[in-house]
Amino acid sequence: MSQIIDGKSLAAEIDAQTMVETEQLKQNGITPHLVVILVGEDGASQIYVRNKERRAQKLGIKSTVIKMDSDTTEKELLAKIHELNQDVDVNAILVQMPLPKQIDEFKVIMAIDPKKDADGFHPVNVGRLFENEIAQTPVACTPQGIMEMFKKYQISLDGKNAVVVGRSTIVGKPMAALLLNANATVTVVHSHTKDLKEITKKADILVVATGIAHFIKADQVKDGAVVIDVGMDRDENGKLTGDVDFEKVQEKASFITPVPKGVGPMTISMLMKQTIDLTRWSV
Ligand SMILES: NC(=O)C1=CN([C@@H]2O[C@H](COP(=O)(O)OP(=O)(O)OC[C@H]3O[C@@H](n4cnc5c(N)ncnc54)[C@H](OP(=O)(O)O)[C@@H]3O)[C@@H](O)[C@H]2O)C=CC1
Ligand SMILES: Nc1nc(=O)c2c([nH]1)NC[C@@H]1CN(c3ccc(C(=O)N[C@@H](CCC(=O)O)C(=O)O)cc3)C=[N+]21
Repeated sequence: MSQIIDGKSLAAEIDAQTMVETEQLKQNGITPHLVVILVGEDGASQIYVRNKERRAQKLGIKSTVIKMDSDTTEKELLAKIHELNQDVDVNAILVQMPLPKQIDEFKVIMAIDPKKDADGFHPVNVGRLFENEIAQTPVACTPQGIMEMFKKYQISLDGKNAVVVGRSTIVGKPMAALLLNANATVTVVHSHTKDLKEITKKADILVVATGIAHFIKADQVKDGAVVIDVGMDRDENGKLTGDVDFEKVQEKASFITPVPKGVGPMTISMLMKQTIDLTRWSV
């Protein structure tokens, strides 16, 4: 049986500190302001937007959501980002991914001022992450939240075999970089990988971000592995579930994250913290 990593409690601990820092900024006349742009409708994005609105309110962080139609043009979105880049009242900008197909995601990421980059997706920030030069640098919130979990549960990464399933800009790639910076031996697998099971079975640390419900089964997991489930999927009954077959895999893992109340709440805590950090770094 494994120990369940309680993302919700850890998120609350981190939020308590963020709240103190938010209060300090406010006493100096600065109200941190995060702007989120949501173009069209994406299931996981809607959960994210709803939960982060709630959290920002709780912490006293000003948060604005700009909803744009699914037929918004790239030009319209870029114009909005330029406007927010110029706005001194805005400290952090986040554009929800994925974007509708008429919009080039990379162009959008490039347009965000790196100093207001709440997600840490701008190439300047990604480059700093890959160079392990992350002082005053925003880093992707989900992988950052996962690193906090390793720290809290005293899970060592040095010399460990870490396997990341998925290679997205949001999760897989920055996760691999953080693990590498922490001296793990990192393998990234994806939809073109051959013999995926042979690779995941060797993982001491397994981070799964595919978007496929229950993609990882118990026979793909090593005894005693640490299993981190990033997925925000729906099961056959429409219920929120992860990329890992939790019931079976928890019998093998040493540590495992649940869905919900695992990685998700941590992503939001890291976003709140990063909004405060970006605000502090800019003054
Ligand atoms: N909890 C949280 O805080 C967050 C949750 N999420 C959730 O995590 C999941 C993944 O998100 P995201 O990374 O953005 O997803 P993407 O769809 O961008 O990426 C999925 C990755 O999985 C890989 N993949 C797909 N099918 C297979 C397969 N059969 N075998 C091996 N690899 C495969 C893809 O490979 P290829 O590159 O070859 O196509 C791709 O690299 C989603 O459920 C999302 O909602 C996302 C962000 C934060
Ligand atoms: N630019 C960008 N950055 C992202 O980080 C990003 C994104 N786009 N697009 C969508 C995905 C998805 N994502 C989630 C984060 C937290 C929860 C979350 O709060 N999950 C709760 C759900 C609880 C519930 O409401 O049922 C939990 O797991 O406990 C969900 C999804 C961030 N993403």
